[in-house]
Amino acid sequence: MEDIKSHAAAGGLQLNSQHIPSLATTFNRLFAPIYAGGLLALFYYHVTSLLNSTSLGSFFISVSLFISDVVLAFMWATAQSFRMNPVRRREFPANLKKLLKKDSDFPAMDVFICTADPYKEPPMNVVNTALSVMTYDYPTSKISVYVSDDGGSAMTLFAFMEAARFAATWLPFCRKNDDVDRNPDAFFTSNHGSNSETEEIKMMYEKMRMKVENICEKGMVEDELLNGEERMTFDQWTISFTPQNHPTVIKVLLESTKNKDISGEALPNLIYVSREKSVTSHHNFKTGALNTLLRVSATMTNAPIILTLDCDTYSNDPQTPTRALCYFLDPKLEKNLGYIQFPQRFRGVSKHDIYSGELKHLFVINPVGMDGSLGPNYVGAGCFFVRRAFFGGPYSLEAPELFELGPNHVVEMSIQSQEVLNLAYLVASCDYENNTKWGFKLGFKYGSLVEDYFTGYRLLSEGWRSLFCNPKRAAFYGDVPITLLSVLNQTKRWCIGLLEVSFSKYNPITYGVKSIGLLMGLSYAHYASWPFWSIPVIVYSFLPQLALISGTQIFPKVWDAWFVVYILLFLGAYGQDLVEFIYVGGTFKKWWNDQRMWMIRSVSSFLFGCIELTLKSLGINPNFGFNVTSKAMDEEQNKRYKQELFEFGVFSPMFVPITTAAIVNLASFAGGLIKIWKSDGAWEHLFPQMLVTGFGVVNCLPVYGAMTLRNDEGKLPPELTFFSVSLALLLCSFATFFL
Ligand SMILES: O=c1ccn([C@@H]2O[C@H](COP(=O)(O)OP(=O)(O)O[C@H]3O[C@H](CO)[C@@H](O)[C@H](O)[C@H]3O)[C@@H](O)[C@H]2O)c(=O)[nH]1
Ligand SMILES: [Mn+2]
Repeated sequence: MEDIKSHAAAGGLQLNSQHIPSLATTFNRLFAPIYAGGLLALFYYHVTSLLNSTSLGSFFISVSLFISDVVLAFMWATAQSFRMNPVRRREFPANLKKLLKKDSDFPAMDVFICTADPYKEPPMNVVNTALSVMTYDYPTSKISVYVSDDGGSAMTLFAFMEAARFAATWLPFCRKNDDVDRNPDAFFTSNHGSNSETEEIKMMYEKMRMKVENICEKGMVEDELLNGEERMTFDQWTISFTPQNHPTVIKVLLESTKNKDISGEALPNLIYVSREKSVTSHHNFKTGALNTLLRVSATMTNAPIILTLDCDTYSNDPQTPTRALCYFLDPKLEKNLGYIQFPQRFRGVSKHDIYSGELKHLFVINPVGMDGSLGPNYVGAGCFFVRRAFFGGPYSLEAPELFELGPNHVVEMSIQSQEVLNLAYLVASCDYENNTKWGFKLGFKYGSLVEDYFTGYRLLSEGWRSLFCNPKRAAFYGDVPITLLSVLNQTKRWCIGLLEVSFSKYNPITYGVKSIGLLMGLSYAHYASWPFWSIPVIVYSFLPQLALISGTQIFPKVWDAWFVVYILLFLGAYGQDLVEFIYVGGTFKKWWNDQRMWMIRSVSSFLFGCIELTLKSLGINPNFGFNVTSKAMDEEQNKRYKQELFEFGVFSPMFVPITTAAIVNLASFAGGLIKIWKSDGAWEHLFPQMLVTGFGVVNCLPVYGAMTLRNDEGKLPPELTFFSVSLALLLCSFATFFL
């Protein structure tokens, strides 16, 4: 890559540009100290009310409110790191074409696709993801696609065997057509006009799809579908072969130098890898899978550039790798560019995104802010790395135990040669990593269930920087979870992973600020502290309401200047959030749902995440893991999702805080109204609490609907309503005694 860089320098070609949104930045920089002033005033008020508390009850209330506001203020302060220094970028792929004239000028690229469960992640979707990158506008012989199957599923392998055959037709078709939709499913479902060739290929695709879905329904690959050689491959799936316990399976499905498409052009390399699993050795979930792919790909192609994808995140733009090259090959950028993150974007999101699956702050707004410092965090998919970044800092190479796995090794043998395969099998075995630096100094980093967050963080600490590339046309599309429970479980997993980082020696405040500077340290601290949002949200969902029920005033009176401080702080935070959300293309309704889901995640996922991690550290429940989010489509559930109905349906403890809060808020609001109606001056004292409670009620509207009005499978199970009502009654009676 270095020679191309010097070439670019000589030609003076501009490959990218950056722009600082100065108006917004100036506003944010001025607004921050003003808001901070408001916070200081609030804390002055808190301290005085703490000192003046007269009873145990009022002391308890004051302390709770104080702690909640400390957490909120801390989250606000850390979030300012995203606002001080934003950068937007553009790239010019057309100029790159002037630089890279021949196929051999392009650097090779290894694409990693992870899948883990053929039932939650239908093999056909994984295949479509692979096909979407195999058809990149990039020299085919330079692309190698590695599929990691942690589910060790014969069905997934079968699907890929079919895909390898289909690719021979699909690739030349895409080249000729030059349409940007290269995921067959996306292509055929959108309207592309049709001619006889398109129809023919569509038939081929449908045939393949049906064949694959058929075996998935049966749960096995039938013998008569296979030819002799294929049968030998599937013979490895013996009776004792389970997802948790099985030997390594590596199958080269396409080899670029040997396999040609129907027009005679080379096909990309396509390799299926299911690493060895044993119940007795820990496999580190996705992180372990990625490290296996790092090693296996090193033995076969060892490309200097790596793209990581989840099984559902398909490419939506064939120009994407060239966009990444506009940075990797730019001689003006420093040598320490470690990765380029594209935003995660999603298809099939409901009209107003009821579960806030788009997570605009995480995937779009905040990365722009971090890009002005050392760069965005890694979000697990849609990220181009330089391979070298996995082997120590930019100026200090950390050599792996085998030279062949290092970034400087050049592979000269065929990827199907016995020698290469032997090595590939060796490095994919389950105890290969014992007594090596993998996961600690080499590769993706172990120690957190959010391997993406943690790995990106560690790379920046080692001296790498990253970039955020956010072209207009989405580079990738993934699936959003479409039921409330899967959203909550996903966030719970993230929460556990984030807490693991908070409580490790890599805490972003102590270790981070030192190694990556104040702003970046605060950004990472902001995420690491997500779980603590549960504290203020739970307090504000219950305390003012319960106090209202017992008629206790906990906020300043309406006419009090302190009430104005409260209102301004609330409006300031919410208003700024709304503007940012709209600015990146959000709508008011999506934003409303986003703030609601923030609360729901906080009272449920974050709370349960904290509990689970505590239980684990006490040794009570040591075996939590990576619960894979389902990407399989249940027709009925999807219908309800599209109608924007909250999906409950099952009795899950995760729902209890939400439903209980809904009931308490409603009861309290009604109780408050009665109190105000009955006694003349009461509203002055209770109005602020009525405001909080009313806000709670409006946010809970879908819950009331699910409790009472609905009759579909996704409604709240009556047992759950009963349980929550009892719990709410209990809380209310406690409140009347103690508050
Ligand atoms: O043991 C495992 C578990 C999961 N996966 C794969 O990991 C990916 C992400 O899993 P998913 O269930 O989709 O998790 P999400 O929470 O939706 O994913 C987000 O959060 C993860 C970190 O928790 C990141 O790894 C992902 O890239 C990011 O999109 C999927 O392709 C899985 O197949 C494995 O390969 N092995
Ligand atoms: Mn996912």
